Amino acid sequence: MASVCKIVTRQLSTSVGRQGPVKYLTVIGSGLMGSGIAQVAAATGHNVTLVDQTDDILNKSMGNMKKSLERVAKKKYADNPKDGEEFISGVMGRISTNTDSSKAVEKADLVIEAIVENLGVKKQLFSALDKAAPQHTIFTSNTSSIPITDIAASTQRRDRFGGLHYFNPVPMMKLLEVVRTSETNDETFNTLMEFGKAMGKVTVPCKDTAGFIVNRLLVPYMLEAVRLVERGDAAPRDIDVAMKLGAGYPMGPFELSDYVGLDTMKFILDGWHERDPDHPLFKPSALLNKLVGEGKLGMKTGEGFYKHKK
Ligand SMILES: CCCCCCCC(=O)CC(=O)SCCNC(=O)CCNC(=O)[C@H](O)C(C)(C)COP(=O)(O)OP(=O)(O)OC[C@H]1O[C@@H](n2cnc3c(N)ncnc32)[C@H](O)[C@@H]1OP(=O)(O)O
Ligand SMILES: NC(=O)C1=CN([C@@H]2O[C@H](COP(=O)(O)OP(=O)(O)OC[C@H]3O[C@@H](n4cnc5c(N)ncnc54)[C@H](O)[C@@H]3O)[C@@H](O)[C@H]2O)C=CC1
Repeated sequence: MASVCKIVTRQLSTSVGRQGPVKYLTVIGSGLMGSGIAQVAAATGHNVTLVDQTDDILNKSMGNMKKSLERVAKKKYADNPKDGEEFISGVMGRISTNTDSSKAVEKADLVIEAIVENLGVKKQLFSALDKAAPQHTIFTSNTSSIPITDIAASTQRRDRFGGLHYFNPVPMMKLLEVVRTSETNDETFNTLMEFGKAMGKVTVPCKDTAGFIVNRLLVPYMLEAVRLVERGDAAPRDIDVAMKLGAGYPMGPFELSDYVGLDTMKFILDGWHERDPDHPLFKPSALLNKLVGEGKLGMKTGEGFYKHKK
């Protein structure tokens, strides 16, 4: 696989004023990942501003977070439902919403971007945020597959830019990959590691290489599963059963694809194909293209490789 890590030698000034514990967090994108990140950050005492394109989307996200918190509270406060209700209202009270991303970063110590997996769209967003955010604000992306260096290039704060890669579902998955580029300064990296721990996650440092650690291994595995089906060698359900019972995975690759979102999978595949056009695994997938073209994006639309109850 061609290396996607670009070495950029220019080091920007590190004299940016305050950096320290994160009090005010802005999460941009309130979909599957952004809502999970906002929820867990608020549950661990952070003040969160959650941003998306419309109030309708944000209202839906707030509803999803409440449902998820109810599941958490049911277990955590099994003996005392009243404390559970207070826990939920406390967490929800620490989350505010905004449809104006530039306004939403005016007070932020840290920004976590979790919008669509598209380099151009992410760069456009960060270029605007760079002008609106205070000097000390650290920028991060939750990208699954795009080099952080490429996204950071849209800003003048490449020393205060890193990756925070969470896993789905964020309230349940304990891992956080903390990505440092060749330009991320020590203060920023240390703040991100501390923030991850403050959110209750186990942090692993990663270099800015394709897929970091988990997706460097997981993406080829999931694409190999799609290729097995495309060749007619096995059916999705049989592959899922095989990987759960034969390899001990909690979900098979097609259950996981529906959980992640087939649109996100396609964005990842197309992006890696563009970077490494000769790699056979990253050639466009007719099956994935067909399902995405039909709006079958997985659990979020009620159908992907499988049908789901909405
Ligand atoms: C082209 C390639 C593309 C690659 C894409 C890469 C995308 C990325 O960049 C990186 C990723 O995130 S990859 C995805 C990583 N995630 C996984 O692998 C998840 C695998 N599944 C699991 O771990 C469990 O099935 C799981 C933990 C999800 C659920 O557990 P169970 O299987 O035991 O099932 P349940 O009975 O549903 O759940 C048990 C209890 O867990 C709690 N819970 C589950 N979901 C929750 C949620 N969203 N919020 C809060 N609590 C939740 C809950 O307590 C539940 O009990 P009940 O509430 O009583 O059902
Ligand atoms: N789905 C997954 O399992 C994982 C995804 N990721 C990454 O997280 C990011 C988000 O993925 P998902 O949450 O799954 O996507 P999603 O499609 O569920 O949510 C994306 C949200 O961003 C919003 N959005 C798009 N452009 C925007 C803009 N310019 N300003 C504000 N909001 C905007 C959309 O309205 C949508 O609500 C992607 O970079 C993805 O690769 C990372 C780990 C796991």
